[in-house]
Amino acid sequence: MLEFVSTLPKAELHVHLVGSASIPTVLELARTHPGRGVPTDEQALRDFYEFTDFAHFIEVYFKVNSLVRTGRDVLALLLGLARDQAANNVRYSEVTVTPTSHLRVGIEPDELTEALDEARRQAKARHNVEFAWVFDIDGVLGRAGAPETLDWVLKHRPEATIGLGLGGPEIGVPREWFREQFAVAADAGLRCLPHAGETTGPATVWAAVNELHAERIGHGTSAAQDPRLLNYLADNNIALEVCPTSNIRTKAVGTMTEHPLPKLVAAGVPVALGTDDPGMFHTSLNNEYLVCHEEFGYDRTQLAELAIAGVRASYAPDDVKKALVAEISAVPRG
Ligand SMILES: O=c1[nH]cnc2c1ncn2[C@@H]1O[C@H](CO)[C@@H](O)[C@H]1O
Repeated sequence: MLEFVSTLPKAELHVHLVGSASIPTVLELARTHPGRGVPTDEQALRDFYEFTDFAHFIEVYFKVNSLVRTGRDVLALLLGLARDQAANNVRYSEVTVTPTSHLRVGIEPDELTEALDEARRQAKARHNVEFAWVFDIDGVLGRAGAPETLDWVLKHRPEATIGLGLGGPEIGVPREWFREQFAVAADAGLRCLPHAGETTGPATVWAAVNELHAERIGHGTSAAQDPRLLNYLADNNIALEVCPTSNIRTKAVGTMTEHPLPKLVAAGVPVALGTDDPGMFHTSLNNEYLVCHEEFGYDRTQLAELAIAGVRASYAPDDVKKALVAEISAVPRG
């Protein structure tokens, strides 16, 4: 099955830049910048990545982010991601980058743009991975980070900028706080791609849809609790970016047996499988497909359908989508 899964070309739509960094990459950064609270020893780093809950995960994420100090660090992370994605036969990837996290560490606004542009060129040339960008407002900053994020995105707008996201905690950070930024972004031709319903109930997904006009949703797993919402997402072709291993590791979902992915798919909701933070959750996109086979009993046809759904839910150029769907459909399922 791993061989079959590896053969499927894929799009990945939910992966955060800092959380994608592999263990060796983070160890190297931690040794270069000691004293920032990130272990420099492999076993200690693995232990550091055992999360007690979602809030703990966000604290750890913040510390690892503090190691990313220059445009060169951003470039190195992205090339590491491209290499890892190529190893999973990921051809197209919408990477979530949090501008405020990098700017506040002291990376210059232009330096960030240049690093992203360069990474995009090199990822394509060296690994045949096509990067596009989602820039997320960081919920940790409350309302304060939103204008700064939008301002950077609109002024710099690197090539292949797809949309505006909203990440971090949901509790105490209502989606409707960001109505204005998402409206301005939509006017500027950006897609609305917030997280919702990862750590809170279906009401947050409704808020993302009704207040922000979300076109695709990060996680959205709690939608499974609301049949009317499931119908709404299916009828309006609003995809959910679902990351099963992440949900277990942050304890957003108790066990894989309880994971709502099969229910979402069965309700006709478009589901795009993602890794979220593969370096921190010890996963890969191939592994997420294997989870669907091993835990949810998906067969080859269902896995290929998931890969196609991921491509369809993307904002890749039409010719790229068409070629990927054709290639996935041609993989023998015997
Ligand atoms: O699963 C996730 N849910 C929400 N935010 C996440 C997740 N993984 C990484 N981040 C990142 O955490 C940052 C700090 O708040 C956010 O900006 C977001 O990009």
